[in-house]
Amino acid sequence: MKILSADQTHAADQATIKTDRISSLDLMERAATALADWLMNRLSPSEAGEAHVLCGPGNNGGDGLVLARLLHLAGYAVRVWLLPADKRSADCQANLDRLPANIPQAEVAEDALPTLPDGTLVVDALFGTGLSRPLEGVAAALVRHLHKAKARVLAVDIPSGLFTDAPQPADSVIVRAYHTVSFELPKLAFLLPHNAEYVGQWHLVPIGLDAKFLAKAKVEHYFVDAAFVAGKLPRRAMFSHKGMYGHALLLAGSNGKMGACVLATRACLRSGVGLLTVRTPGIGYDVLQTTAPEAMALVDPNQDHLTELPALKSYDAVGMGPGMGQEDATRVVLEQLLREAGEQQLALVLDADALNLLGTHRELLDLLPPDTVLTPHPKEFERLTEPARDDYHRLELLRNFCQKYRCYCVLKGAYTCLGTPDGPLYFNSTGSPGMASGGSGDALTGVLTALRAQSKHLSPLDACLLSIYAHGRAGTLAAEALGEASSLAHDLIEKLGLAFQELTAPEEW
Ligand SMILES: NC(=O)C1=CN([C@@H]2O[C@H](COP(=O)(O)OP(=O)(O)OC[C@H]3O[C@@H](n4cnc5c(N)ncnc54)[C@H](OP(=O)(O)O)[C@@H]3O)[C@@H](O)[C@H]2O)[C@@H](O)CC1
Ligand SMILES: Nc1ncnc2c1ncn2[C@@H]1O[C@H](COP(=O)(O)OP(=O)(O)O)[C@@H](O)[C@H]1O
Ligand SMILES: [K+]
Repeated sequence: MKILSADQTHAADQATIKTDRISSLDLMERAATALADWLMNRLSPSEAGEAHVLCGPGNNGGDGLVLARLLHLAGYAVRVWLLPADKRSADCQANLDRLPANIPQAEVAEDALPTLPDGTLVVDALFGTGLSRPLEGVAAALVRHLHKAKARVLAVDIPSGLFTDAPQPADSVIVRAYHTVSFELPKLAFLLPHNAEYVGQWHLVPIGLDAKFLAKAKVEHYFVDAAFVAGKLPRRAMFSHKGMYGHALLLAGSNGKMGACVLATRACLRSGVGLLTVRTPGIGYDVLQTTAPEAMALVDPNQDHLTELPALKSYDAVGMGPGMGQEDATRVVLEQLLREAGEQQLALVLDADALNLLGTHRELLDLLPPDTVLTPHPKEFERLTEPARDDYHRLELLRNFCQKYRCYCVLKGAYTCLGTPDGPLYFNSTGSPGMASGGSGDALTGVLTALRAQSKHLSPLDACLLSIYAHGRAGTLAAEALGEASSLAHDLIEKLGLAFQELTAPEEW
């Protein structure tokens, strides 16, 4: 799904109002009804206790006022706190006028802040996408007061004080929500590591935004959810043979790090590649033949690390890096690979030590063949570029890097972000904290190499999107089966099959 900017969100609201021939007040009622349904499905009136709804002067406050009315009508105890305002938006004022008289309401002031016993349900409807500057004055005092309380905070649309899609001063006062319920589409701010403490768990409720407007909207950011990738993986034909699914080469492993090589190998095999050859140092031969008999082992003359690039003509894609080490001889192999892959238009996937070598020998970046896939975690990315000032700066560095080198760059983490040569950024929706343990990234290299080898069936962009989505989904399935702390990269690999099944095109007839 698309991620709209704050301005586009407003335009989507306007388009919906026009297409559905409703008033903005009706749309507010629709949005707040969806929010109320979400809340009522989660908490009964007795579980909720008295809900304190904090309302600002704009339409976010208007949503809060509608919610207060709907909760009250459904038998929930509600109390409204208003931010003092010279002027409210028309729809906010209309809903203030409609607020049932028996809902207690009061204006907050710095010396008149709500009393919030532990566990109080607080609805934050102070500011939404119309926030134009950091909070100050009474609003900031109220939010600081909220920080001290042990309240259950639900943010409407976005935690108040958080900018939708732009960096903000480090000392900004921002609501720390447990849940954020947003309308229809996610906001860029939700996907950035530093905002996790404000956004908490976020949820989307549908409000029937104009589908034609959304289809036409030009965006820079996408959220890769199930619907985005569903059916993108082609089915195999009945008379398939291994030659139709690509021959991949993995260059991986060194003395003491053969595990990374084995994990990448097994993940590659589980991701539909027709044939796989693995180049490892001599030390890796036995372990590879034992743990991955489906792969062919092609050993380097050196026992401990890679020193020679094999002939590349039989391969469709090459993955390099997991557990490889950064010996000088290995750096020469990388350089030779970049040159030859460029000439032969081979698909490349570079990870781990291949990235670290690029970071210490940046002149090699100019040799990257177009459409190369790099898979850095933030530290590796920093080595390739520069330290980022903040999450938004990191996205800017990612976009510039991919456009400069015409490459795909998978910036790994929760909500892994794929940068593309044409500019748009794609945030992955799958994955689990259970994947935060050694080896998960090696598995991703295997998956990507397998899908890039199947270039007869998949574009580079689709290969990347399917790989990161399936890899994250497999991680989630493994964590569901074994628990987040105990699931290993090895378990993720065993779940890749189920993840790919979910992505396979339906049978046609
Ligand atoms: N039909 C629709 O549009 C729908 C919209 N929906 C809802 O609307 C929300 C967006 O509403 P909104 O645009 O009215 O903005 P909102 O965030 O409530 O506040 C803006 C007001 O606050 C003020 N202000 C800003 N920053 C400030 C600060 N730091 N400190 C103090 N004041 C500050 C600002 O003043 P100004 O910047 O002009 O000085 C203005 O008066 C959206 O998040 C969703 O919840 C849903 O109902 C679906 C239908
Ligand atoms: N909290 C998380 N949520 C989702 N995915 C995660 C999380 N932590 C790690 N991952 C995923 O696990 C992988 C870890 O890769 P990396 O840091 O290279 O580790 P490794 O040392 O296993 O190679 C990445 O694909 C990353 O997106
Ligand atoms: K809010």
